[in-house]
Amino acid sequence: METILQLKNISQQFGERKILNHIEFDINKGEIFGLLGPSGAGKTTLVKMMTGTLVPTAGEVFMNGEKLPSLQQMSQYGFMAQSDALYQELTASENLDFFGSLYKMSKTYRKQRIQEVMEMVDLSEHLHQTVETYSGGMKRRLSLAAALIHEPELIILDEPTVGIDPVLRQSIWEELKRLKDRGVTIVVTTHVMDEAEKCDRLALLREGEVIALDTPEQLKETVGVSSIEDVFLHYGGGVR
Ligand SMILES: Nc1ncnc2c1ncn2[C@@H]1O[C@H](COP(=O)(O)OP(=O)(O)OP(=O)(O)O)[C@@H](O)[C@H]1O
Repeated sequence: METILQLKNISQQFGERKILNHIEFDINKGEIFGLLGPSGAGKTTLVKMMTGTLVPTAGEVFMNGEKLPSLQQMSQYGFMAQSDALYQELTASENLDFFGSLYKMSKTYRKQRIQEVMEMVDLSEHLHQTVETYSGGMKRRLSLAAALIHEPELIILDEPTVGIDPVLRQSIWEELKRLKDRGVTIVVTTHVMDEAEKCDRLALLREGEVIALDTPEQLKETVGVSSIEDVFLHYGGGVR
């Protein structure tokens, strides 16, 4: 199996405080990889290192065999942060056009992709509306569209469905599955159990350590329980 991301013995500390300890795993091309853990476990810190925006105190991250941070590799992924980085006073179309220009996409290609990604997230009818008139859920979906504008081979989503109702959450997951079917690799952080179940593989993170990593089915089978929540409890930690 081909790997897209390799985390080699990653540790991170801020001052004296150790946030992540000796994290080591690979992410395969075309999989949906979940990072599940309670608030403060280090999920956001870890995904920042996967994108090269934060350099680990120790260890190395490689994307497509190239050590991060790398400008070349940084144009290959899309990142959706926890809070939406959208310009409120601009329309959805203007926002996406701006993000597209950051990736140096041509005007014609931007125009085409804006139509495509807005369709994907079911916002085509609201293309020319300013973002300030959007609901919270619409903003999240527009952020997802922005992360996808340049057709990245890897997308990293930090709690993409926080504050989103179950129906929309479902539609975002359907979109993620469609992307996966097209060969896109997806890394997603969550603390929602039913989302964790939808991942191909899952790393359980607690206090800066990976306490287990496998497919959801295998994690449950190994421990002999029927839910991921119980797997977490088995390893000595709740999820909230
Ligand atoms: N720049 C920083 N300086 C100092 N401490 C930090 C910094 N960034 C994160 N931390 C600490 O690192 C720990 C892990 O934070 P992180 O945001 O990675 O957790 P998380 O699992 O993503 O949590 P959440 O689900 O709440 O976002 C927290 O205790 C946080 O306070």
